[in-house]
Amino acid sequence: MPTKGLFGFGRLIESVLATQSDSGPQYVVEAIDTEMGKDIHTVEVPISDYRLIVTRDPANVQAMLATQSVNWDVGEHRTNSWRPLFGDGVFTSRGEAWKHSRALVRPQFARDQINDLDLIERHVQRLFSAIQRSHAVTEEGWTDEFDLQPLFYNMALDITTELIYGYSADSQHPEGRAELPVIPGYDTPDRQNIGMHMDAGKACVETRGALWKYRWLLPTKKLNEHCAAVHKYAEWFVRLRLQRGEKYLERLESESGDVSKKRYVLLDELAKVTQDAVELRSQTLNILTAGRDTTAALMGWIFYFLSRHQGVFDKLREQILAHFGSYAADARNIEFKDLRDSIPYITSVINETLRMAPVIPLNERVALRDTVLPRGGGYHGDEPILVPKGRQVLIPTYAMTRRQDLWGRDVEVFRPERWDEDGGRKFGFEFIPFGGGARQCLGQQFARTKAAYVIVRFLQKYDKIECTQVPPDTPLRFHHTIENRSGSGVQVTLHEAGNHKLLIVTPFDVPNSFVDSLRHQFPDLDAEHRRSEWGSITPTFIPDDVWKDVTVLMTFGTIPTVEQAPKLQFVQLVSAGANHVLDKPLFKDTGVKFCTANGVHGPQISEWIIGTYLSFLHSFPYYLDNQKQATWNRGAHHLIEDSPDKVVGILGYGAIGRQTARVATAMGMTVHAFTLHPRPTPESRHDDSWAPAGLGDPEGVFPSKWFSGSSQEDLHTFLKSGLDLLVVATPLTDNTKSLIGAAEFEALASAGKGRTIVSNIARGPVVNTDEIIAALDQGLIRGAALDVTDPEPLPEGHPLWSAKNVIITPHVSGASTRYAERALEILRTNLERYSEGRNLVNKIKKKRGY
Ligand code: HEM
Repeated sequence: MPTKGLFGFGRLIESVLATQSDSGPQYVVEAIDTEMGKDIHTVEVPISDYRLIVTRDPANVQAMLATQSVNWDVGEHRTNSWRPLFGDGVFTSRGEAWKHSRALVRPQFARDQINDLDLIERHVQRLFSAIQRSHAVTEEGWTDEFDLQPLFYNMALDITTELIYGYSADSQHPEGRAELPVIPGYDTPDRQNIGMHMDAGKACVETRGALWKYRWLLPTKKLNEHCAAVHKYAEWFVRLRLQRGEKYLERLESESGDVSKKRYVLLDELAKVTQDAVELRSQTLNILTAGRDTTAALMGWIFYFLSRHQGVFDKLREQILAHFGSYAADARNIEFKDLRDSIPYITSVINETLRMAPVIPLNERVALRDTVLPRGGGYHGDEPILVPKGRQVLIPTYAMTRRQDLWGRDVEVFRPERWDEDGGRKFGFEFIPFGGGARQCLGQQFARTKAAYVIVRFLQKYDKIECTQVPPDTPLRFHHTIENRSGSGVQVTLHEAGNHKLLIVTPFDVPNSFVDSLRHQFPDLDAEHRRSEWGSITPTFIPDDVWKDVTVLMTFGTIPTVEQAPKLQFVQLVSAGANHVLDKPLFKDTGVKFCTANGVHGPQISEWIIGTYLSFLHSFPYYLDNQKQATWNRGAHHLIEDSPDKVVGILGYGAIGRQTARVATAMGMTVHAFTLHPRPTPESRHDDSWAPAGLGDPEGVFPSKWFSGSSQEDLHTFLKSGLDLLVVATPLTDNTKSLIGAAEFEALASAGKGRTIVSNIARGPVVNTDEIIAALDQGLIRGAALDVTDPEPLPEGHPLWSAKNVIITPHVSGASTRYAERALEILRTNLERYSEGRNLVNKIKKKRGY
């Protein structure tokens, strides 16, 4: 094994006392690389009167941590340094004491409840609030520049204290701290400063550790103060727990009914096994320190890399949105198992982060007896070496994940894909961010779950992240104190995603496959369907909690108040008409866009029009009457007509009129159209409202004559143009009430008395009821097909029922088994347009009301 005085005692101290500008623990391996060569993996280094072995050989590491772990333990130096701050616990003890500790705490980490996603979610929300509170957002949606790292430390402190003690330090949310019970004679714990005392205490330990056996040279006053504060904090909760006794837990369990649903508190569980106050204090503090900074640093590093690798960020986000949907405040669909298994790329990003920046960059062991490590000796360094009892071995974890011979030529590149190659990379002791063997990290699963959860929520909420450090690519720097010392932290600016929540409230079923296809097509869309009754307009059956995030609503008439749905941006109505929403404050007083389902009725209503019209031409009512009486009577055959060259006049050339024109043209009829405004040019005849593909008349090519105007005279010119069929297809407004009355029937008759069949599929009041009865009785018109009447429903005994030559159906012409399918297709079209920033189809002009 090569031996080299790579770093004098002074240089080692300097590296350990590292400031931002130097290399900290990296110095150890950089020195081996530059002074001895990249292919030397195990060296012995004399420091003052002490000899240290440094190895980055996985075979040696495996022997120390796993296969020969009985011959090794963590160094006394490490345990002695940390003990004053955290006491004797699983992290700071050796030998039999460690075995006892591990046996005590290990069962806790095997429980599913430790991965409490509700708890993590609560603190993630506070992190988001902290970002929103402290960082202004530009008009383009970017936050100002800030360092994410300290926010992760606060969040990790809050999560870990709550998990361990049942009450969070709430460093992110001091004003909302839950009130603590009073313990007579004991001050409530200092939740405000616990983070500071832990950090400062840790810094003292690090500084003293650097002086190794000479640490007594440093004064202990500051360290003692911080240790006392940290102990006092934990002691308070231990005392509370012990005072409450077993009855407390039993009560909690009986109150929550299901024991498995009781909120998990680590201290509660440990106190079932031991009531030793000092032991409880020490074990909980050990876990607090093992769990807090590590996960905070990991999250910092993850976002450090994501902010520098937009491609990875985008790929990860796409997969997250495809699986979990876009950001919704309640995170209801994220489950532990899903986080672990569903998106392997999340695991790859976490692994790659830990490879590039293992948050615990150095580990160590001491030989308990004379022993042998498998490699490092001989000319090629591949023969065993003898390690005498008491010799310390440094394991530079980060250096093993930087070996080109183990990881490939792009070892310095952050590339998560390497973990998916060749059916998924298997790893051994060259990748031990969580340690390995007997003392392997107990919190690995919890740390990975927490990191994955934070990634999912962050990438749901923010669609872009940019690194704002200048220059961005300073060398990576780690530190013993588990922090990122590269450049200036995790300097970023974030862009919040324009996430949407679609609520579909329909009186018909919506297939799950449709909702899923929307989620797939629009990754930022969170979609939910709720069934309503036909005609239902009260918004109260939907909780305010749901309304508050809704940005897009599809409904018949369930319209929330302005306050209920502050984020609502557009409403897609299921109906072609909008009369029932015109007086709603959300329609009248806000800029929320409303769209109709215009076009959804084209095929079925045009068929109804042509069907009833053909009934007249072919005397179907006459023959049906005969059929009911089993009478073979050809009586009316000489009256039967066909359609070529007949003229259909369409009053209101919208979606229904245009499809009617298409069908009528196919039958050889001539089409006359009437619209309010003139359409003199081909362009002006276009219609951009929705129509099923290949149907309708979007170009306006079917009418041979086009009439227009707003006066009665204009209307009469149209009615006098020789119509065999008049289709009333105009919306009901103040101007169209009784639009067709006695004078209009006279106008129709002027081109031939008894020639015209009037077909009303619009709204009853557009045609004057008394006057159409008279026109029918007097034979001014040939007949009437009415799907709508005034009043509606038409009462029993009403004279319209028995008027001459009338076909009445009860407002059903718009019904079709394909209705829902078409309405949903309109919604999809509008979502597409909305997401592309294009004009919505069928948008209601608010002044006009349709
Ligand atoms: C990214 C996050 C984490 C990393 C990288 C990490 C890393 C490590 C490493 C390397 C060790 C082994 C030390 C040795 O070999 O001497 C360890 C031990 C330990 N870790 Fe973690 N850890 C993380 C998170 C956590 C969390 C969240 C918890 C608990 C809530 C935790 C609890 C422990 C405990 C109790 C031990 C001591 C095990 C023993 O000595 O028997 N760790 N961790």
